[in-house]
Amino acid sequence: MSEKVFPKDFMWGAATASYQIEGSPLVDGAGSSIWHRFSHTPGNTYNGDTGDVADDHYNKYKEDIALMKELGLKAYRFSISWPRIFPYGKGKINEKGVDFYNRLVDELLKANITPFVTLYHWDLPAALQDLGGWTNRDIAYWYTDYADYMFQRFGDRVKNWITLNEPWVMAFVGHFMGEHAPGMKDLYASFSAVHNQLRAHSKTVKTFREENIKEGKIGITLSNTSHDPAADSQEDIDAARLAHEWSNYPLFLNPIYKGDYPKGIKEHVSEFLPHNYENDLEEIKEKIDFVGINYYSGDLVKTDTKSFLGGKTVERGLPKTEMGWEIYPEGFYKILKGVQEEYNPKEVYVTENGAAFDDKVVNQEVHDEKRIEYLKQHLEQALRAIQNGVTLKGYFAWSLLDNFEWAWGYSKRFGIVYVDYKTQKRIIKDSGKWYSQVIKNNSFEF
Ligand SMILES: N=[N+]=NCCCCNC(=O)[C@@H]1[C@H]2[C@H](O)[C@@H](O)[C@H](O)[C@@H](CO)[C@@H]12
Repeated sequence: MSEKVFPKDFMWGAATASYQIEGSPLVDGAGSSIWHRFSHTPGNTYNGDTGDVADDHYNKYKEDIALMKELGLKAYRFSISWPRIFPYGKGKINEKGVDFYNRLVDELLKANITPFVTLYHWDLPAALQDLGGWTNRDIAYWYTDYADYMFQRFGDRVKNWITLNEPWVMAFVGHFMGEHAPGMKDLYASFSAVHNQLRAHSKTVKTFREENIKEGKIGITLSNTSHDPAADSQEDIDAARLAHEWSNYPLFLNPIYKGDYPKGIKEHVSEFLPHNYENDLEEIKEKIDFVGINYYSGDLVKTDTKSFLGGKTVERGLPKTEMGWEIYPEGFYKILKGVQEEYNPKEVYVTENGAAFDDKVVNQEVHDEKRIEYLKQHLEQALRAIQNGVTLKGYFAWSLLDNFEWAWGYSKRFGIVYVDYKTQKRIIKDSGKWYSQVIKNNSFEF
């Protein structure tokens, strides 16, 4: 393989999520979600932005799939909104919600674009939150029933399934930091959410196997930040390692592949794990077909006895994106190489990688050179990882479209396609044109 060309059949895609792009959150019988409630609660999002309209993808999905085809995408990662299917999370089924995703999947297949479906990308049915949400052990059954119904309705056409998107962010940004839905600040709730997401994930994998979906594959998508020690001291090295075990793939892959939480978690924060959590570990240890890795940035960790887990991040003067996140491509390689070395997954997909920059429209064009540079630097590291034994099979740029960036609302743009929220007009950015050439050449050098 030439040093700049990706393997044949490498799966080039782009990713989105239901609440971030669809709009119409309560249309056609859909139930409310915790993000509908959270964004409608004053003070929770920038400018009071909500997902009420977003990119109006619920109505413009055909136009957006035509854009994907124009870009030459081989695959498209999107999420299904649980409350569109089960308005109350369980029980009554909303056929109009199922119908939307039927039309979406059929249109993708018509365009010869492979669907990768995320079953849960944070928009929990609000009715289930009223029953405790991810802190209620029964959610493992509610979620598995929802997932199983999706396998039955879409398994004939959808072969690639992701159970959960970034369970760490759901658990800690949503239940400890309070910056995401459901807006809690309770560390015990956070670890309960970790544990119940793992239980839900593994029960669903077992059910997926029983459904025997022809050529079906199932995995999980995990958030990652590359944590480097601030100094070559044992205390900084230990603090960076603990941050890695807590906030990156080990927190979930250790239970899934090795049947227990990471050593550092058990040593330092086991008090926050649910009572008798050990009783569930055998069931959680369930083989998956691929690991989804999301990567955006890195940080420097310095020992600090006053901080949670004994470490705090410190500056190192790297350039940053509009999110204030370091641009650190080397960290992408470290995360990819690390997951292969620590768990040796059969397959790895980069399910999200991308950057927010201050995009401006000039004469109906968006010259986002910084995003092209970011993507190129990270693709170089992805290819380096493949050349060093990582079983990387595909890459999904985050995101196809500018969209609702959670608590940041519409103030941060990650898309390779620009969205004018006043007119809902789409403009392919220079990065989208560049990415289209990457796909055509199967290389970032052309
Ligand atoms: N380890 N660690 N973790 C903390 C780092 C979390 C960084 N934010 C993400 O990963 C979210 C992910 C999300 O899927 C998508 O829905 C968001 O739009 C993007 C952009 O924000 C990214």
